[in-house]
Amino acid sequence: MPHYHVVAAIIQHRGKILCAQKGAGKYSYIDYKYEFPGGKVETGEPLEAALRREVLEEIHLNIHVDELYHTVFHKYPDFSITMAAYLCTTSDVGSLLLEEHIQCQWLSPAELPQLNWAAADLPIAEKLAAAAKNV
Ligand SMILES: Nc1nc2c([nH]c(=O)n2[C@H]2C[C@H](O)[C@@H](COP(=O)(O)OP(=O)(O)OP(=O)(O)O)O2)c(=O)[nH]1
Repeated sequence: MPHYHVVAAIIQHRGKILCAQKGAGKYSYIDYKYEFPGGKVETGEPLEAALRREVLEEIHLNIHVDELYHTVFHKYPDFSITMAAYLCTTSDVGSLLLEEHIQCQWLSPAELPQLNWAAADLPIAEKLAAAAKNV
């Protein structure tokens, strides 16, 4: 079973987080699920550079990668991933353009668990919501 290293961007702007919905693809169990923008790391590529590259390619947004928030290992039926999710910021949300996702939403951390997340993302969405309750 293939294993992929994936990076994901938790993009924060004015107290909200960008949540992006996937379209239909190869695997029904992640089709139409919400995820954080990002993607597979190329061989030898630094993780933060991979993340900036993927986010620019996918949604045309320049981000600043702040810090690693959470790393998850998840086994889907056909492949597994190790996904590193980073807290990120941006200043130019006005230029956002979706190349691969069918829609996106800016939600407060407390609202995140309401979405239908890819299974690997659920612990991250729940951690962000729990942290928001404690501030
Ligand atoms: N970018 C991103 N991918 C995620 C998240 N959660 C999650 O399970 N994944 C999965 C979906 C993909 O199988 C993989 C990311 O790789 P990718 O974005 O390059 O995947 P893809 O299928 O669109 O690309 P490809 O294989 O067609 O080249 O990780 C997430 O929050 N962000």
